[in-house]
Amino acid sequence: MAAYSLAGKRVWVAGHRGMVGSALVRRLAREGCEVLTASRADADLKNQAQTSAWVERNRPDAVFLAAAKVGGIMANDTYPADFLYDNLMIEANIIEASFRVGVEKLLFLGSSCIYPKFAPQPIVEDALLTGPLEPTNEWYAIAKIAGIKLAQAYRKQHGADFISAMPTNLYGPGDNFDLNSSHVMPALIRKAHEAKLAGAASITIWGTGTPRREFLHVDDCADACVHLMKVYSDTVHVNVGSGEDVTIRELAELVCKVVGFSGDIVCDTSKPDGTPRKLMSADKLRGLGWKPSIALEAGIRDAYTAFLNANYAERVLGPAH
Ligand SMILES: NC(=O)c1ccc[n+]([C@@H]2O[C@H](COP(=O)([O-])OP(=O)(O)OC[C@H]3O[C@@H](n4cnc5c(N)ncnc54)[C@H](OP(=O)(O)O)[C@@H]3O)[C@@H](O)[C@H]2O)c1
Ligand SMILES: C[C@@H]1O[C@H](OP(=O)(O)OP(=O)(O)OC[C@H]2O[C@@H](n3cnc4c(=O)[nH]c(N)nc43)[C@H](O)[C@@H]2O)[C@@H](O)[C@H](O)[C@@H]1O
Repeated sequence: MAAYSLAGKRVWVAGHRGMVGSALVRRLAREGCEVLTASRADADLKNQAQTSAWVERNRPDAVFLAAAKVGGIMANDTYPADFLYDNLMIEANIIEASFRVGVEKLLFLGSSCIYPKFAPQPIVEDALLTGPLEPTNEWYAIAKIAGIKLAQAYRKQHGADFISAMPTNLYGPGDNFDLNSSHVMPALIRKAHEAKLAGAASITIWGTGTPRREFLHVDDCADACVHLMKVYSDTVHVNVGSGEDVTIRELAELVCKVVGFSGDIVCDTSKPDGTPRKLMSADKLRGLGWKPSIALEAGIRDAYTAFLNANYAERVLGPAH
């Protein structure tokens, strides 16, 4: 099949204010397309009537579905109803509305938590639905699996060119640094930074520090999604990762090195570890001609700079800047 060109197209980035959505907007500046965005005031994407009215009015040619209810292990475990309901509604509304107006191509973003908790590593795409999920995020995972199945069903029944990408744990500019709801990377950057400023003796990390996680800079993720939009047109979802993982303790050590904090790292084992390991196979995406370009330490350096700039903007310009 011929590659899909975004040039001259009307491209909707759903969730454009988020970490992934804003990286997609930055990346799409190089594609010669018109980027469409909907603010929350334009459409609450959980609301079917508002979503379909906005899509009818704006008629995108292509859609990146990066709007979602997103959070780290604790947020997922604490708000299962929100993570299941919001994500089911958002993805169903956008996929149905996109089909109705004849969107040429849609990319749905899922997550590596769709795979069974004890899937053989590295996890290949075919491992989907072969075993029980990790309990801390099964609600979110079920919603994301439903999103993959929606894209597949619209392709099977209607011939819609809807594809799915499953990114690993992402980090970078635009991340959520709230310690209760964030993922591990922004939490560690903030903890190490604040401990450095306070002259603290240690930082505390959640769990045992032994789980392994794979990390990808969000600009690499956006680049991979644009690549897939252009070259991929098939039923099976595609893993988007770096192909390498580290333990949480190793990650904490690396973050402390980048931030310049030299105290101890203490484990709070009353907090959950989550899945022991979720390294995804990168073979399919490599076979499609894409590989990451931002190494972990350089990526953390970039994320720390973005954190410092965001903090500065917040302090100087106020929260509404
Ligand atoms: N972050 C990760 O580590 C990671 C890893 C793997 C996959 N992903 C996937 O990447 C996608 C984007 O994640 P992210 O990290 O960029 O999340 P994020 O920063 O929280 O961004 C989510 C975006 O969705 C929008 N949104 C949520 N509910 C909405 C609603 N009801 N109506 C309108 N907009 C709504 C948010 O709008 P507001 O800005 O107005 O709140 C925000 O712009 C998700 O599908 C996620 O599963 C993320
Ligand atoms: C990509 C996302 O991954 C999420 O799983 P998951 O990697 O465990 O989510 P994270 O919240 O990034 O946590 C990863 C690991 O880091 C540990 N960790 C250590 N210190 C901290 C901390 O201060 N904050 C946080 N948040 N974690 C910390 C945490 O216990 C877990 O073992 C899923 O819940 C989502 O559904 C999604 O799939």
